[in-house]
Amino acid sequence: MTGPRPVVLSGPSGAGKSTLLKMLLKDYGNVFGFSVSHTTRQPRVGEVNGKEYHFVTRDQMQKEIDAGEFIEHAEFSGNIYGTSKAAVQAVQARNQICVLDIDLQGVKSIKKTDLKPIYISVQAPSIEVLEKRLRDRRTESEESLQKRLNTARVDMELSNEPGLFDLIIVNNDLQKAYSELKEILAEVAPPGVMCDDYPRLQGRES
Ligand SMILES: Nc1ncnc2c1ncn2[C@@H]1O[C@H](COP(=O)(O)OP(=O)(O)OP(=O)(O)O)[C@@H](O)[C@H]1O
Ligand SMILES: Nc1nc2c(ncn2[C@@H]2O[C@H](COP(=O)(O)O)[C@@H](O)[C@H]2O)c(=O)[nH]1
Repeated sequence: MTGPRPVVLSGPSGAGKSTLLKMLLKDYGNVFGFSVSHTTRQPRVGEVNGKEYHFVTRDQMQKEIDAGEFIEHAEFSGNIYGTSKAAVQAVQARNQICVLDIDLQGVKSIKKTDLKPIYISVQAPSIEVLEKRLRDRRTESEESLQKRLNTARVDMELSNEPGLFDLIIVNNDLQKAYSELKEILAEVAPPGVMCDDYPRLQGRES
């Protein structure tokens, strides 16, 4: 892989990865680009095919996996999720820094590739807070919520493994978490870009 180092955001479902990513793309959307994953899960209200995910059937996804079109894929909460080679190449073709939002299995798979990203884990302050966030988000059935919480308990334990992540952000105060994210991203972004004035100068601040 050529170009600047990609960025991997991981962490339990409900910890706040998408929220932080949305803030980043709103402020620095011409610097960073989101790697649009494939998933077999159903779209949530407001999700658009090709934007949040490429929503596909299990058959379609399995065929593409078998054809070697994915860098990594994983089964999460009863669905397949995966990063296609094309998704990463599309971002790199725009000369943007590629950001992947993937689970812990994906992190372990990416570690075996030549992508060499920065690995960031986003964690909630506690499992209780995580559960409240997931319930308040109102996207999960009780069954899916329990699966996600069980996976989250494992994720919270394993993410502390030395060397697995370059940074663990505990997302309690959202603005503080965002500042920590911007601070580490200054290491991969072009010099000066991650300054607080950049979004205003680009007319990207609301
Ligand atoms: N610091 C925070 N304080 C309070 N609520 C938060 C905070 N960060 C995110 N949230 C809320 O928590 C919920 C979960 O956040 P989000 O959807 O970003 O999580 P996620 O890690 O992307 O989850 P998933 O892996 O399922 O996509 C959202 O409703 C979001 O608005
Ligand atoms: N290994 C991968 N994990 C992925 C990918 N895209 C998303 N995810 C992870 O799935 C869960 C659930 O996401 P949700 O949108 O259903 O809430 C979350 O932890 C994501 O990080 C992927 O391409 N590969």
